Amino acid sequence: MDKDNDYSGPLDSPSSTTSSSSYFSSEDSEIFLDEVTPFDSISQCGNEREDTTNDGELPVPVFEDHGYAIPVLTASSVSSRSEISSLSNDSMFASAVGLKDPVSGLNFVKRCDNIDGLAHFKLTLNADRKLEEQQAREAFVPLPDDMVKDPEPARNDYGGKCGSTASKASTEGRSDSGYGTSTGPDLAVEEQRNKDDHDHDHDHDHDGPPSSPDMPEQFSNKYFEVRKSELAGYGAFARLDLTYGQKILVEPELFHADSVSLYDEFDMLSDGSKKAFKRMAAHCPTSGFDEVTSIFRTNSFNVGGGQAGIFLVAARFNHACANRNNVSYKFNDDKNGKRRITFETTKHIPAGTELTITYGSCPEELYSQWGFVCMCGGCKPLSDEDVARLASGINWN
Ligand SMILES: C[S@@+](CC[C@H](N)C(=O)[O-])C[C@H]1O[C@@H](n2cnc3c(N)ncnc32)[C@H](O)[C@@H]1O
Repeated sequence: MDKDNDYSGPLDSPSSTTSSSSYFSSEDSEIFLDEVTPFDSISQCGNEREDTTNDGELPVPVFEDHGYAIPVLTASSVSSRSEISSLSNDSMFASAVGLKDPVSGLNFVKRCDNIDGLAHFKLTLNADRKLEEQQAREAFVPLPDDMVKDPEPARNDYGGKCGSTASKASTEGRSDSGYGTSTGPDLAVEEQRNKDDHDHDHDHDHDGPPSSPDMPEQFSNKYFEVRKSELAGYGAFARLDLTYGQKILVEPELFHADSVSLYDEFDMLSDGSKKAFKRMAAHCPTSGFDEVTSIFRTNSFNVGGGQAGIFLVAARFNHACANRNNVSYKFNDDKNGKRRITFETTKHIPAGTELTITYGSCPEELYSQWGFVCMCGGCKPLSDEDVARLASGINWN
């Protein structure tokens, strides 16, 4: 794609998908199966999938990579994934954590060890739609259609090292790690509910639904808060210990646009939304880009089809390179056809840690495409010579 005509922001997207819901209906929230099973009782079943609920019994998950079906003999409920991580034998399975059945959305750890001739299994079944919906509700951010506050702009208050000129868009999408099912709430209903709650409750105690992002740069929900970052400007920080696979943010897009439609879309925003947009970061703007374009380039996510979307809270997440970032994202359409972005943790994350996503593959790309020098600490920083060399070969406009 012609980069000169590409308005996709730095936050490139995986392909847009709407994932299916879990295929079983157990009332158990998450089901932990810690079974000691003789090897010969493992049924071999090729790579076929079992997609029934076995007449009300627990489903038999199929490991696609090995084709095993795990006999489900006993199960005990746990209420959260953090309980799973606190189990004494968790370390035994640590290397296998992260496997997930892509169809059912089951999180599982397959056969992990062989003790006295017995195979040990531990499975986490993401079985409860109510729990998933509750988590999605807690992570949900309503649109700022009723913004009343007008704080002094804090944008461009950057601690980060500035590149030479404005950020540049990219067409290169990041790969989608994918992450199972999303049985999110009816967002129209949730949006109204959250808005109503927000109207009556500004205390941010997070026992209830999340606050409205009337000030995205101060947003917080149960899982994270946006605040000043030593990395650059604002960032998002874990408010509690987060486990792998935790859904932390579900946010509808404010708008999406391309180079042709950007100003029409911007003009259609409410005054409050325009103000929120204009308080966003614009890294190293130059005379070559006006304010709206510069902010759009700095903060938009590539949502495919030559379009880039603005998500006010999601845009506050800074970048970290491969070994450092701890959150992945994907896009879904809700029942009303409105795109939303969902962020999910990819690691266990201690409280207080900055939450980061990936914008690109390496510091050179980050600088060449978007004009900032990565300070994530997980990569080899660009030297002044590197920056000079890269800058000399870049036509930012
Ligand atoms: C989408 S914004 C991220 C949120 C931003 N820090 C804020 O205050 O709203 C992207 C900008 O954040 C800064 N940034 C993000 N990750 C960074 C990193 N690893 N190192 C340096 N600057 C970073 C860059 O200036 C980039 O243009």
